[in-house]
Amino acid sequence: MKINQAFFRTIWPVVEGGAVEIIDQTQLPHRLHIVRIENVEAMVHAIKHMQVRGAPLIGAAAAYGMALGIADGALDGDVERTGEVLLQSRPTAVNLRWAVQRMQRVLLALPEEERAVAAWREAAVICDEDVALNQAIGQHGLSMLRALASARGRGSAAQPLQILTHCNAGWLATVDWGTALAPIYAAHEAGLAVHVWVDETRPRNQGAALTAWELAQHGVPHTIISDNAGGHLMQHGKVDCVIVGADRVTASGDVCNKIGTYLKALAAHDNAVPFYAAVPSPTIDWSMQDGRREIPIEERDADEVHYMQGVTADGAVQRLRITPPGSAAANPAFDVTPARLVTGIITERGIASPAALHALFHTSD
Ligand SMILES: CSC[C@H]1O[C@H](OP(=O)(O)O)[C@H](O)[C@@H]1O
Repeated sequence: MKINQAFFRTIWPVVEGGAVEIIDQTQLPHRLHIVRIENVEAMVHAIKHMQVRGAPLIGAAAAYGMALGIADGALDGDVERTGEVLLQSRPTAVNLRWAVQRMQRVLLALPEEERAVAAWREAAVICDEDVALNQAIGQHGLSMLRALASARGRGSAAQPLQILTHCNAGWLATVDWGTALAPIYAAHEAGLAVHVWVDETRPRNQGAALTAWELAQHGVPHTIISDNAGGHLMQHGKVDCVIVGADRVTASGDVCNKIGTYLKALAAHDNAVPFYAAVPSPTIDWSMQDGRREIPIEERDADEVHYMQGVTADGAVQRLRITPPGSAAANPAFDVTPARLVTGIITERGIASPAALHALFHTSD
């Protein structure tokens, strides 16, 4: 997508080879900082510390991590060990395991001398596929938004369609285009007027810091709200639908996403507001049925609750403590919305109810 009118992806191989560059998302929205990643350890650090984050982008980053690892060794054991090291970075987004296992399948089927070229090629294919999947999600989501706007008499500049989103599932969470924001970008470009309520998304503030920044760069009208405001807005008819991303969706349609998503789904259900998850197929874990019981929920550092990052009046980015020194903090990073609260799952193949998700991907030809 565009940053100051220049096209960017979130991750790209350097021209001379042997390294990748990323947008360091811990510095946004105050600073656009590009970081060069030259080895697996640096890629693990980038994923673990959320310099790159978002399920599809974590998958793409892991794929390039596997390519970087070949420089350290191309034997079967090396390929297996590199995958294990990358899998330790974050536990919840299934895209990480999906990408590592796909890269290992490709590489272990080749002679060692062919593995370096194949690894960089397959990582690039994974990135290009991600962009295409997200563009398709955007188009299917746009069809839904058009129908919703027509049913509610909205979609004009005077009466834009009101969409609430949680966390950041925009182009920054993917290689490009995003998932939950893809239909919003598609609507904006198609002239369907939308307004986005952007949950700040404590404690890392992906909404306030990343989603708002993306939407502003693209000229999409939006309003940042506290995480606790969404239910009130839904009660007062100010939200036409909710669209979120996902880090893992089970075969039954349970949706694991950023902490707080479940509470928005409860409020949406209570107010008859349609609740959608935008999900490319690498985010679907067909091996799992019960998300609440089976999906590993990442517990992140309590300091993410204790501290906030911001910019001072003179432009210095600073980290400030907002809690009393003696207080403990808990920081589960995700929660699971049960399928019964999900109206539809927007995929690259179309929109399915949770109950119809399996058939969308497994109908016999
Ligand atoms: C398009 S997946 C985005 C998904 O990932 C985010 O988590 P994190 O920022 O911790 O990587 C969040 O759950 C988003 O919905």
